[in-house]
Formats: sequence, C-alpha cells, structure tokens
Amino acid sequence: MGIRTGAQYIASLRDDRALYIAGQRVRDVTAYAPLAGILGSIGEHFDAFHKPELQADYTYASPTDGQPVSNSFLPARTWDEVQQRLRGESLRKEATFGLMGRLPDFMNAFVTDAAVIAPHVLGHRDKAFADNAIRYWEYCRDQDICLTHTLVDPKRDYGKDLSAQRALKVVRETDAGIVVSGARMLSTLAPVSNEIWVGPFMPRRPGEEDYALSFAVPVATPGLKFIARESYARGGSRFDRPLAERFDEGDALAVFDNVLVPWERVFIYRDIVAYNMMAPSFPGYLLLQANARGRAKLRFMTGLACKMADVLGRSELPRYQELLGEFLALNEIADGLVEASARELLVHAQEEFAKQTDAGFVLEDVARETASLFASPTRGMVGISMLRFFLPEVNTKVNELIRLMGSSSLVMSVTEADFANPETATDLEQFLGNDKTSARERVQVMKLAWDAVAGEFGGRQEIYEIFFAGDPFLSRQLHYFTPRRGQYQAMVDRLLGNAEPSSAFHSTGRHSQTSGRASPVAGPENAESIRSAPHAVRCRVSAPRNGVRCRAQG
Ligand SMILES: Cc1cc2nc3c(=O)[nH]c(=O)nc-3n(C[C@H](O)[C@H](O)[C@H](O)COP(=O)(O)OP(=O)(O)OC[C@H]3O[C@@H](n4cnc5c(N)ncnc54)[C@H](O)[C@@H]3O)c2cc1C
Repeated sequence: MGIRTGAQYIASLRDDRALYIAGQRVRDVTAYAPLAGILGSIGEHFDAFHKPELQADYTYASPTDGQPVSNSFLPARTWDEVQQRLRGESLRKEATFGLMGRLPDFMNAFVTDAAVIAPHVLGHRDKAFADNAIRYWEYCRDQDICLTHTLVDPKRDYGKDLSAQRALKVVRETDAGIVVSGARMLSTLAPVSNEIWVGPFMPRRPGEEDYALSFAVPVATPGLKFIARESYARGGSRFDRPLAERFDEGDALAVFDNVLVPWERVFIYRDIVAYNMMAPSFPGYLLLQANARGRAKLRFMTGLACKMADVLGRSELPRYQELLGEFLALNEIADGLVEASARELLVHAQEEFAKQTDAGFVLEDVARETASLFASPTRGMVGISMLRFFLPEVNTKVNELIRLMGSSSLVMSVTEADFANPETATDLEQFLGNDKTSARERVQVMKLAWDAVAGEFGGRQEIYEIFFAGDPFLSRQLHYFTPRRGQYQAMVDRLLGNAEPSSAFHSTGRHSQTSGRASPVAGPENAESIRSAPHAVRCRVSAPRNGVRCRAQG
C-alpha cells in the first residue's frame, strides 16, 4: 500500500475504539470537534508525502513492493541514508514547528530501532520474537500506521512494587497469544492513533518476569480502554488558541482488561534481559528524530521571541538584542549537536548491524555491563545528552524569556471577537497598536506566545519537554556513572602527579563499542545501585574504575 493520504488516515480512525474524554465515550473521533484541529494537522502531514516536490526527501521505496513509504522507517546504515532520514525528519518537524513530539515519525523511528536490534536482542532466546518485531516494522511501514506508545507504569504508590501499582502484566497464555491486564502511561496521541506499542522503560529485576513484556495491538482491541485528558482545543478560533487548536496531541491512560495479544504481536515475553536491553541497544533513529524535533521547536521559539520584541517596539534595545542574541547562538549549537548526533547514529547503527551476524555476541554479557535507560558506558552520548540536557534546559530558558518579555501584554490578550466589535475595536487599535504594528497583529503574536508558554497547551509543553527523555533527576544521575567522570578525574590526578601510565588521557576519549562483546570498562562487581527509593533501586549502572580502563576504540 505505501504512504496514505490524510483522508485515508482519518477514515481509518472510525473503528469504534473505547476512548473516553471528559466523561463521555468518543466512539467516532473524526466527529469529535476538539480533535478536528489535530486531525487536520496529522492529515496534512500524511498528505505532504504525496507532494512531488517532497517525495525525494520524505520517502523511499518499500523493499516489499517498491511503493513509496516514509523514510522515517529507513534503517539507515550509510552516511547518505542517515542524511536522507535527517532531511525528511527535519522538514516534517519544521512543518509542525517542532510542536508535535509524537508526530507519527516518532514511533516510526522507534519500530525501526526495534527491528534493527531484533535479531540479537529481542530474539536472543527465541528467534520468533525477533521475526515478530521485524514483521511489525514492515507492516507499520507498508500500511503507514499511526502509533501511540506506553512505556511507563502507573504510579499509585511510589513506595510499593509493580503489583501494588497494578502495572500491566501477563495473566495467562493461550494458544492464540498472551492475555494481559493492568495499566500503562502516558499514551500521547492515543485518541488519534491506529495502534499502540507497549514497551520497556524502567528496568525490571528478577521476579518481575510477568511485567517484562513488549507487544503491539490496534487501539480498538477488545478489553483495551483509553481514558484521555480533556482536550485543550475546543474546536474553535485559531486566532484565540493558535497552537492548542492545531497541535494538541492528547494524552491518555491505557487500561488493559484481559486483552488478548496474538503471539505474532508479542516482541518480548517474560524476558528481563531483552526488556532491559531493548532501549539501550537502539542505534538511535528515534533519538535523531527527537533531536530534529527539538531543534525545530527551538528555531520556532527563537523566532517567536524575536517577533515579540518587534511588535513590542523593543528590538532596537541593546538589552533585548543581547537576550535574543543568546538564543540565536544556541540555535547554532543545536545545529552542531544534530550533526554530531547523526554521525553518532551512523556508528551505532553499523555496530548494531554487525551484531546481527556476530556469532560471539552474547546479550547477557552486555546486559551485565550496560547501564539502563540508554546509558551504555561504552557508547557515544552526544545524541542522548542533547535530548536529556541541552533541549529541556534551553526550552525552559526560552519560555522564561518569552514570559519576561511579554509580561502584561501576554495576559492582555483579548479575543478575535473584540476586534470584530466596533465598540471595542477602535479603542484596542488606539491603545495596543503602534506605528509599526496593528493592535490585531500584536494581540495575535501575544496569543501565540501565551499558547506556547503559559496557557494549558504551553504548560503541558513545558512539562513535556522536561520529561520527554524521562525523569531528569535520574538522567543526571545516570550520566554521573559514564566513563567521562573517571577520565576527567584522571586529568586532575595527572596534574597532582598521581596518574597511571595508561591513563584515560592517552585514550581517544571515544566510547563507541565496535563489537558487541563485553567491554572491559566495568563488571558486575562494580555495579552500583542508584537511588535508594524502591522504584529506582532496580536501575543498576556499571561504574567505571577511575575511567582508566576505558578502552580507546575505533
Ligand atoms: C506531557 C507528557 C507526555 C508523555 N507522553 C508519553 C508517551 O507518549 N508515552 C510514554 O510512554 N510516556 C509518556 N510520558 C511519560 C514520560 O516518559 C514520563 O513522564 C517520564 O519517564 C517520567 O516518569 P514519570 O512521569 O512516571 O515521573 P516519576 O517517575 O513519577 O517522577 C516524578 C518526579 O518525582 C521524582 N522522583 C521519582 N522518584 C524519586 C525518588 N526515588 N527520589 C526522589 N525523587 C524522585 C522525579 O525526579 C520527578 O521529578 C509523557 C509524559 C508527559 C509529561
């Protein structure tokens, strides 16, 4: 089939799903007014693939039947392919101003990462699970499926175990498949997706096999219910809510009540090693997609801040030029980081492709040494550092700048109707307009800024960016255990005259693992628990000894 049109995508959502929003069941999402804006935006996204001028940057030929499919499914393994992917990802993110974290591209990249690591990770015990993941990637690619995903367990009580959280688990097996019950969060895009992928995030420990699952099912599967938050869009004026009316992706709790998952849709089954190693093994198509999205948003937010300075009549002030100049420079850094992430992806992808046929690769060996949550101590970490640290911090900072610049003008945002009413329109023009900018344009810009950083949509966006790559506290802690710490401390030791002859100073500083075999960096004897809180104790990372044993490679 290949790429779908927007109309085909929208028609596919009429599936009698069990979706609840604001106290009512929404059986036909295409007729639910608050979702009209997001459906229009995703519909435009699908339609864009059919534009002749975009096809070279957006698509490639499906190996199945030669039909054009999105290049967000391309398992790039050469520099040309990585660049082709990045061009498509970047253009699509610019088209949505970086405001849709879960554009279908996101999960397309996710299933591609999963397919590449499937042979040596998902199939390490039973090849059938790898075959399932590869077939599922082909299915999503060739049918142009729109996916939501849930990785996080519900948090009923932080201090208790998974059973007390009522986390999703297998309750029985049948010849047809596994039956699962429990809940998962947070299913962004669920109201307008075709299927849901359930996968790992926080690591599982021995004894939690029933919770070590990954699978995908259609959103409209019997027993599966989505309880979504109230929409920030109202199906109303785009002048008044310019972003909420276009880009509110929706978030939902996914509740599974004895849902039958057919065997061919199961990718991880009661397998703690595969569960914990899945994300850390991803070459990073997802990461590059997410970073391209973050860069597009930073560009948009910088443009918005500059536009605000213009309409407020302050762009000539040195103070404003200094504040905005910093963000223009941060965009340059973002470009450099995306470029570096793309090069890093190429290295990681080639490593993972090599492991597919490496008879000496033993997943359990690597699992003993790999920090969870993408923090393999032997991998390059530019992409993940951009996602975890650069983007959320810059995003929070630009939001703060916009709030400070806007001040009362952000709040004094009348509606479109006030400009249509002659009793108020003249006053608004007189008191809010200036020589260069009409009151209407100024209010329009301020409403955009409000929606971006302060209203319901903007408030959610800010939280979203902070948690996009997981818990920021945990991210920082994980980075503490990377080999860099030892390397940098070794510099100090060198100055103090305490350096060993083969110190990290003499290594290249690269941490890419060129074979899948055990790295000498650290062994289980070095494993350190991070966090004393019960839910986090599960996440064990390998701490390098002084970093001096970090082998320079490649
Ligand atoms: C808008 C939005 C959209 C999302 N969309 C998706 C999605 O589409 N799919 C998906 O799978 N997930 C999604 N998520 C979930 C996201 O992955 C998680 O928010 C993230 O991983 C953090 O997990 P959590 O929310 O459960 O936070 P928690 O783990 O509950 O942490 C909350 C806070 O408590 C702190 N904390 C936790 N434990 C401790 C401790 N032991 N000691 C001290 N402090 C602690 C954390 O640092 C954090 O500040 C979304 C989240 C948001 C906000």
